[in-house]
Amino acid sequence: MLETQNLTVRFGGHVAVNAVSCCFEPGTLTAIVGPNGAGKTTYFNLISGQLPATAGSVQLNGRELTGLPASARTRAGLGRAFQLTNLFPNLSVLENVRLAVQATKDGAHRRGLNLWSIWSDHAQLTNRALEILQSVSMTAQQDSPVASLPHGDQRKLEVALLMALEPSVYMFDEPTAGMSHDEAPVILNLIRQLKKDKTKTILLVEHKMDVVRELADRIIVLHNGNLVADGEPGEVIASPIVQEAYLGKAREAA
Ligand SMILES: Nc1ncnc2c1ncn2[C@@H]1O[C@H](COP(=O)(O)OP(=O)(O)OP(=O)(O)O)[C@@H](O)[C@H]1O
Repeated sequence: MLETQNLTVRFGGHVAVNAVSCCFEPGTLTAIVGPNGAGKTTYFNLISGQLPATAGSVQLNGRELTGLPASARTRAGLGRAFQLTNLFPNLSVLENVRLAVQATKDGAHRRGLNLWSIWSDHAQLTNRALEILQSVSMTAQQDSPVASLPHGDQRKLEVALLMALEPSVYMFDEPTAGMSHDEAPVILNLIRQLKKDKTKTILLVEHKMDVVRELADRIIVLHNGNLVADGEPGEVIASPIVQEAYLGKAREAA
């Protein structure tokens, strides 16, 4: 379970995330919604370690992550999508995934250096990489250099690399932002598939309410850095605070 307790960050006098306490269970996709500037991305940055907290804590399965850098949080099981900048453009799709699998297994599966173990490790890494490519429907592109892939497939490959790290928590911040009409459903489909694994915790920051309605098991609402609503999607969307946060904004714009 991922838990934040009184998680807070101040920028000068401005409290961007204000004492947010929340638990996220495996097998649940929680959508984080709220108006622009509500603190959603900042809350993500505090959880993933991109930003140090002014106060409060982040724990994963009882392990204290507060104060750890982002890389250590990734190793602990927090997987933030599209933060990985380690696609190797001149290597093939398969080689990219195999390297990510290897990075994860290194240390854990080292059995000493002999030719047999190098060969069998290589075969195992390849099999695992192929399994991941199959689950993201990219087997046909396994030999293509990454640089030759269309943008949507590169984003899909980034999710595959994230899967190779076997995180217990997946964090998506507006995963379809900047994607074309054709590309967006592909990524949403991958998230739908990840949801089937009930051992995974998924957090999704998303503005598009149709996507939230379809994917979320639970919604939390941030407003001016405060957690103002938390519950089952239908209930939260109908709540006066959400209606005000969204519709109030629409009224202001009008
Ligand atoms: N590094 C920073 N320094 C100063 N202020 C910041 C910093 N990062 C975020 N903020 C402020 O914190 C507030 C929350 O921003 P944040 O980007 O988390 O909102 P958001 O809910 O993700 O918005 P959007 O939906 O527009 O992406 C905003 O007022 C923003 O200007």
